[in-house]
Amino acid sequence: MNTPIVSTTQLSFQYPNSAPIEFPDIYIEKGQHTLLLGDSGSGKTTLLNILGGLSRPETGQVNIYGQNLSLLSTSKLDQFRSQYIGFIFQEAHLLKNLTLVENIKLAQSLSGKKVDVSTIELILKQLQLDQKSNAYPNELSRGQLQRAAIARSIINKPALLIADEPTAALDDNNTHRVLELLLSIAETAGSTLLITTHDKRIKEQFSKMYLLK
Ligand SMILES: Nc1ncnc2c1ncn2[C@@H]1O[C@H](COP(=O)(O)OP(=O)(O)OP(=O)(O)O)[C@@H](O)[C@H]1O
Repeated sequence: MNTPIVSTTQLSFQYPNSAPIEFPDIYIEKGQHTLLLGDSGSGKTTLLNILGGLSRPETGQVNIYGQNLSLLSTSKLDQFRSQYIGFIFQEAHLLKNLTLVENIKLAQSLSGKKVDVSTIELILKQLQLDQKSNAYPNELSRGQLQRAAIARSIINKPALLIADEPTAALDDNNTHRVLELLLSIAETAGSTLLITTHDKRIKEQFSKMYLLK
């Protein structure tokens, strides 16, 4: 049997002075692009943060690509994350004093990999950003910034690619385009995509779905 990309058991999380949030067990195999669907406040972002090792659960266990995250020290967890997990945040979070290509080179070198300019060029071309590689973040449009965030998240070919509400505030046409782009770029990199949404329009393209209540 292949090692699952994500496998969790009995996860829960508790914010101070709040009732605990309990999550369904998640099991995702390679290539099973997955949707986390739930209303506002149901815990989607909280769960993504736990799966990505950005916060530790109150109870339960997370395994990413066979690694139990709770067994890793904070510094080992940082290293593991940069090698195996890509995040696409709603804000691009690029360093403003570096050009687009420099930002992506940095993401590559932080994961311990050698900078590989030909891979960077290929990904920028696939995302129609090749004309903008020497532009600074404040010289990019919002759509270009969103694609830049995608380029940076995928550069290390992460086993798991996580996106929190990537289609929030997009109309039907753009929702469709961004999803197609994410799915095709995940396929090319061999990454398994996990996205959250409260947008019930986008169920079709995903092979797996979890509903948070
Ligand atoms: N830092 C925090 N302190 C206390 N409670 C929090 C904190 N962050 C989130 N919560 C609460 O935890 C619950 C889950 O929040 P979360 O952001 O995970 O939901 P979500 O499903 O991602 O929502 P949305 O779709 O609106 O982004 C909510 O009730 C929220 O109010």
